[in-house]
Amino acid sequence: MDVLFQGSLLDVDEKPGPGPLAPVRTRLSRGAWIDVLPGWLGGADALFDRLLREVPWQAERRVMYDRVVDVPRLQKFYGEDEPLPDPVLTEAKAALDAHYAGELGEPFRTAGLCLYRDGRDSVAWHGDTIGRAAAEDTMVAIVSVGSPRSLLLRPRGGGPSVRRELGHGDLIVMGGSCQRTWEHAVPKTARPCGPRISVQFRPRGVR
Ligand SMILES: O=C(O)CCC(=O)C(=O)O
Ligand SMILES: [Fe+2]
Repeated sequence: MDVLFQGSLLDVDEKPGPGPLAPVRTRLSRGAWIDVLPGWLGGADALFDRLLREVPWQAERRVMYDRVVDVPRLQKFYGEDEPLPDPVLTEAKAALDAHYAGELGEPFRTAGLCLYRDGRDSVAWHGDTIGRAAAEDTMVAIVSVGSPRSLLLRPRGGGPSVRRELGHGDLIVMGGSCQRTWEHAVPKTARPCGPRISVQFRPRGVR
């Protein structure tokens, strides 16, 4: 696979795995919010390298109008009963469950992984509304490793967007009504950028 990633030299001295979980919450409109914690995962560059090599990345094609097009990123979905591909992700999920279970009322169950090979890979504006999130409040927790990319959020129906740069072990949690009243996207970028892997933890029945 033709992807290059220049990691941080500081990373080798870091304790691998999640640090203390004290994210900062930003309330958006209509009951949506995001929690953000930069650099939550120590050893993020090493995790990126392992995931790049070990995850069986899949290219998908989708029907769009009357054409079949390549999905502009590689993906791998881990269902409830599938072991996660790396122990650091298992630790991250356990830490997220410990922190959010009270508020969420249930654990995170699945992990969707996306690999953005370069600035041409992207995800278009959408909410994760296949399933319960179309009607209920929920949470989607995203850990990012590799080069930073912008995650944009905007209210459905229009309004100013919110931008967060995510990479290098950063955490963002989209919560409340975020999936149904807001949309999010990782737009293509013309600026040179290396690959990024995003890991999305979701509860049962949310996708
Ligand atoms: O790359 C990301 O962090 C976002 C991915 C995403 O929104 C999705 O897969 O539903
Ligand atoms: Fe999404």
